[in-house]
Amino acid sequence: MRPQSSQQSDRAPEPSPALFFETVNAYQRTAALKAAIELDLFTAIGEKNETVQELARRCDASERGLRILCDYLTIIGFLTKEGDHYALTGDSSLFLDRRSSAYLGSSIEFLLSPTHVEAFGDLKEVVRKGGTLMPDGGALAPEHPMWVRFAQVMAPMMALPARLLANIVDERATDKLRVLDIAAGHGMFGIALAERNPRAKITALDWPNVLEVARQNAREAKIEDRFQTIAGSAFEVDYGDGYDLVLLANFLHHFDMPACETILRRVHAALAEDGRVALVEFIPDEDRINPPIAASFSLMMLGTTPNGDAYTLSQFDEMFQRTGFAEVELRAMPPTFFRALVARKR
Ligand SMILES: C[S@@+](CC[C@H](N)C(=O)[O-])C[C@H]1O[C@@H](n2cnc3c(N)ncnc32)[C@H](O)[C@@H]1O
Repeated sequence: MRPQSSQQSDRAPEPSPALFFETVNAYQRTAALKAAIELDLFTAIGEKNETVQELARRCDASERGLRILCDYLTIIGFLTKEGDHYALTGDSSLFLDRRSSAYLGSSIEFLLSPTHVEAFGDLKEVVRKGGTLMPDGGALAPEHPMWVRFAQVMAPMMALPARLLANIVDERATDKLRVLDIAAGHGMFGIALAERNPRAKITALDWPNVLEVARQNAREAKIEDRFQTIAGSAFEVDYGDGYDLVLLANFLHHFDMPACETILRRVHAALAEDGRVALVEFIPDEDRINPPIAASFSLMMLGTTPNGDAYTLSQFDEMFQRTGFAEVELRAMPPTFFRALVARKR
């Protein structure tokens, strides 16, 4: 007879209601993180206010409330606790202490905006319909104000992916580079290229209200003399031609495959003969369930767009083939959850 412990490990785990309980209450997890960001709790702990009493003073909140919030944040992994002292984890220190240059706290103004949260208010009906219940195409309505907010508050989250992409597509950073950044938003992807390479010239395309934010970022990065804009829909405006590089960062996932191909055909025509297109996307594996963050992004598109999706590499390959591109290269972008796809015109 085998020992008890090995018999146990061969068996399927005992059924448990834990996942149900945790998932049903997951809105509290969101609420706890939001409250901590709004109370500036992570900054307060980073400043060495480590006990409930110190934090209550610094955050202008009750001791009872802070004790329960800090314990909860410790349980879910945002803090550590030693005796009655709390401390930041490495991630919290980098991303949630307001004094960090990689601070992500302001992104909740987009990610938890009423527009976004309400899009998931009746997911059953969204699933029945197969697309967003938001009016006028949801996030795709022309000049939707949510994109101005996105451009204002998501730039810090995109600064690292933007630098990583610049390394991938312009390693030497010395060659002449005419870049079209489609759906530029905050403009960080084009700006990162221009900051590295003094011979890079950027044309950012987006809705006019969003481009105001991108122009401001270009001014702050001191590259405004190499930064132009094209205002309007990427399906309608004239892109111009002769670009060495076209960027499509976090744009194609909003559309169905035929619409993506319309954009890719327009991009193909706008590129110089040896030009390339670079996509930054959530790209799940072929099983569509891994890696979890990229694969879960399909649900975001279900709730907020009529037909958007997180496309797999084979789906992108198909789209590139049908629109005349060659030599598609997939690149990981660690430590971010994005992947880059670079395809040549010929
Ligand atoms: C998710 S953001 C991506 C911004 C940036 N490229 C990034 O990766 O962070 C999507 C952008 O697409 C823009 N957009 C949506 N529909 C568009 C259209 N038809 N033409 C041009 N831009 C559009 C939005 O204004 C927004 O800036």
